[in-house]
Amino acid sequence: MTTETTATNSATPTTATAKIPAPATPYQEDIARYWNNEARPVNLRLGDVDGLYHHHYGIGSVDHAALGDPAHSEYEKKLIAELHRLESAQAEFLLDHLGSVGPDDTLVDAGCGRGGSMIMAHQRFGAKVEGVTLSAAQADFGNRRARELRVEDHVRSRVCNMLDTPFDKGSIAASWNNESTMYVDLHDLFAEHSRFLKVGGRYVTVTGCWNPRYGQPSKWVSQINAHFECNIHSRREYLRAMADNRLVPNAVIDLTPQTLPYWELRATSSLVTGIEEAFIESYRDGSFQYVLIAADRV
Ligand SMILES: C[S@@+](CC[C@H](N)C(=O)[O-])C[C@H]1O[C@@H](n2cnc3c(N)ncnc32)[C@H](O)[C@@H]1O
Ligand SMILES: CC(C)=CCC/C(C)=C/COP(=O)(O)OP(=O)(O)O
Ligand SMILES: [Mg+2]
Repeated sequence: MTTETTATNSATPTTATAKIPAPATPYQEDIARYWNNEARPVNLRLGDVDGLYHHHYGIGSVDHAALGDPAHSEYEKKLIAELHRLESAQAEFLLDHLGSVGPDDTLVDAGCGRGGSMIMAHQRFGAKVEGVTLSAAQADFGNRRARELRVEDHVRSRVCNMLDTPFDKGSIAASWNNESTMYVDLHDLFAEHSRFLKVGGRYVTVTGCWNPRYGQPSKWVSQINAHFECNIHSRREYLRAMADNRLVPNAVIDLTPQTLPYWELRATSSLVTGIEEAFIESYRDGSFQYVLIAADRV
């Protein structure tokens, strides 16, 4: 496989020979390794449905009529399509909160995974979309999909630490983290978004956070952290770190009731990974919440 991963800190990386930057910390090296080796069927088989590969979860009601009879030979295929539809609905909901974006704008996907959300954003707004991930395998995958769709001039992934990006100060119209904030310190993260966003620009995250109302992270939250080698933050921490970095929330939406049907359906599928119980139980006992936070850069 040839690689056109734009793996450099330059603002205009284009060559296959570009060097992949060294991870900033041993932890980031672990996370890069994790995602370089990831190939779970629950992600690849869903992405194969229409070529949009996601590493986030779904929202919305399950269409039981579309699923049909569980005894039918086509049921598993329909179930996979349904899980994928709910994951794409989640990305659409995130994009709904980016504000007014036009074709001349540049967007940043921080922690872009295999790039499904980036392609959706370009298709919706016509904008240029820059993605950063720690994983060279993911960046290669995303750039290959962009080439296949002939949008490589507008959709580009690179290996880069989201806490230290090459984007110029005030150059970005809108940016987001889709289930990628639990790998970084939130103050460092929001300082970086705040630096490259234009004043009046928009930041959006969809994330899982522990609920301060519960007290401390529950055993389920600890299990999710161990499963993904991540560090889930509390809802309170998000709002405090945004306030400290000129990001003023204009929407905080609790998506927990909307994501539970996805998990309940996924738990019945052949693609289970073993983490379904932790998500379902923590959402049900109130210790964990799935939220969207949109904020204005002021
Ligand atoms: C759960 S995946 C989410 C992928 C994508 N946002 C999506 O919705 O499909 C987490 C992503 O965060 C990225 N990530 C974690 N820490 C990062 C960092 N410090 N800099 C850049 N990317 C990071 C990983 O490489 C991975 O692509
Ligand atoms: C909401 C929280 C806490 C998310 C943690 C980050 C994460 C691993 C998201 C999903 O990735 P994935 O799509 O690769 O996971 P899976 O294989 O479980 O579908
Ligand atoms: Mg997944």
